[in-house]
Amino acid sequence: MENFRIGIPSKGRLAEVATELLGDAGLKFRRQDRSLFARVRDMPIDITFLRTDDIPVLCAEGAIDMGITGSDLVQEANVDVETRMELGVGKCRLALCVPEDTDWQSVEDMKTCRVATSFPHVTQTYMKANGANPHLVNLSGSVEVMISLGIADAIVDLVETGSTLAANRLKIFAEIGNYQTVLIQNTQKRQPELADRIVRRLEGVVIARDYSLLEYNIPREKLAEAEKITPGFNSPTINPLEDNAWCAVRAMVKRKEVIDVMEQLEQLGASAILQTNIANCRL
Ligand SMILES: Nc1ncnc2c1ncn2[C@@H]1O[C@H](COP(=O)(O)OP(=O)(O)OP(=O)(O)O)[C@@H](O)[C@H]1O
Ligand SMILES: O=P(O)(O)OC[C@H]1O[C@H](OP(=O)(O)OP(=O)(O)O)[C@H](O)[C@@H]1O
Ligand SMILES: [Mg+2]
Repeated sequence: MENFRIGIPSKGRLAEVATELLGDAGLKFRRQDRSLFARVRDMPIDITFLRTDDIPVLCAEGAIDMGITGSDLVQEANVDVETRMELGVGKCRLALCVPEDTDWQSVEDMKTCRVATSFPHVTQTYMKANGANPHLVNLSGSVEVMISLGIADAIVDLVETGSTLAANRLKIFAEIGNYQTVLIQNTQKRQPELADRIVRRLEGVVIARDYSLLEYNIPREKLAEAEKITPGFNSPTINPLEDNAWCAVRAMVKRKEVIDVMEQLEQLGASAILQTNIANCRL
């Protein structure tokens, strides 16, 4: 049987992201120089290094069984693939942006304007749905400078921190969507058991990255209240302590909420509150 094929970005910001995710999930491989293939150690899987924006169409056509790319690129490619999971990284928005001092009040006002973008399909669909039919200028990058170059009145591009917009004296006029890095699969679903195994492995890593393990001691009379603060992923683990009036609690907490939760527990009377990061998990 032919090896299962996973396509990942060969360069750019998602290249390292994808390699690290797969590595943490136990899919280890070494890319030699600029080679386009690598074999995964001890598994019947080949990694193919591709352009990030080609991955959706190559997955739809069956050149690869699975791929890691941006969900913005999946939507733009407008092809039939299954999104198996969100990978929790590469989060960004796609936005219609205009000069800071614009006179426009609504998207409808932009009927006859020129919009520069590397997302023509998504832009066209969005503008049409909002009653505008602008002239599109299709580019593959550096879209933000096109207004000052005089070839566009507005742009549609990715925004993360907003610093590129600010540097070009632009502002968000309307948000089109929220995106992140995703794992996609060809709809034929070759070797479904292996595919599901890869998904489970990646889930273990993605959930582990999102959560911390919090352990603390709490007076029994406060346990019910503490459990409300840390309900855990399914439910917290409670253990007795030598002092019967106290018990020990272990629960998973969203990493970004940990500091806040620790403060709430301390106020409630908890002690020995410890945060541990999780490397991997199966829940
Ligand atoms: N500023 C950003 N913050 C977070 N994610 C982003 C950002 N820009 C792009 N992405 C995500 O990364 C994907 C790949 O981006 P892009 O095609 O621009 O490649 P790149 O890594 O920037 O390399 P290149 O130098 O070729 O532009 C995008 O489709 C999007 O999903
Ligand atoms: O809101 P920000 O944090 O400024 O991020 C947004 C910028 O990031 C991406 O560009 P990238 O860095 O990939 O450069 P590129 O134009 O070469 O793709 C995107 O195309 C925006 O220009
Ligand atoms: Mg880029």
